[in-house]
Amino acid sequence: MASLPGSPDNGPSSIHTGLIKEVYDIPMDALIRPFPPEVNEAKVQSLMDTLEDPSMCSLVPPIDVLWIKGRLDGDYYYSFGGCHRYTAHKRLGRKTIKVKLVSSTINDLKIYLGSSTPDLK
Ligand SMILES: Nc1ncnc2c1ncn2[C@@H]1O[C@H](COP(=O)(O)OP(=O)(O)OP(=O)(O)O)[C@@H](O)[C@H]1O
Repeated sequence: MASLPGSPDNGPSSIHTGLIKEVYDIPMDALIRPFPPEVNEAKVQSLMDTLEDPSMCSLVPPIDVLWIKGRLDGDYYYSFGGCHRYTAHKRLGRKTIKVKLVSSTINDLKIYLGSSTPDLK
């Protein structure tokens, strides 16, 4: 995984990624989000305020991202949760977002997308 900018560091975790220590800054436009986020506007605004406050922004944990290798070795970064954090970053015009990468397979993706799962190359 050579092309991701940023250096690993530690931070708060979800139940899914508690054992994963590395956090990466990944470009927002590298994320594939198949489902549009449904958000509570007040929570998004609160997260935006927190992210903009240098003394508070570390309270926003990285989002979990499924990292999937395509059959021709392509890298795909699928994001399903973290809707409020993703939306807050989007509205702030952030170019990157902190993530924990969960190494995953096409079969994992099928759990989310079923027969709509694309042929990843
Ligand atoms: N001002 C804030 N408002 C809401 N959450 C905050 C704030 N500051 C830090 N956080 C942290 O950000 C995380 C938000 O996660 P939460 O599950 O509420 O939303 P999400 O995962 O971004 O969206 P969703 O659960 O809808 O997919 C929590 O860990 C919370 O503690």
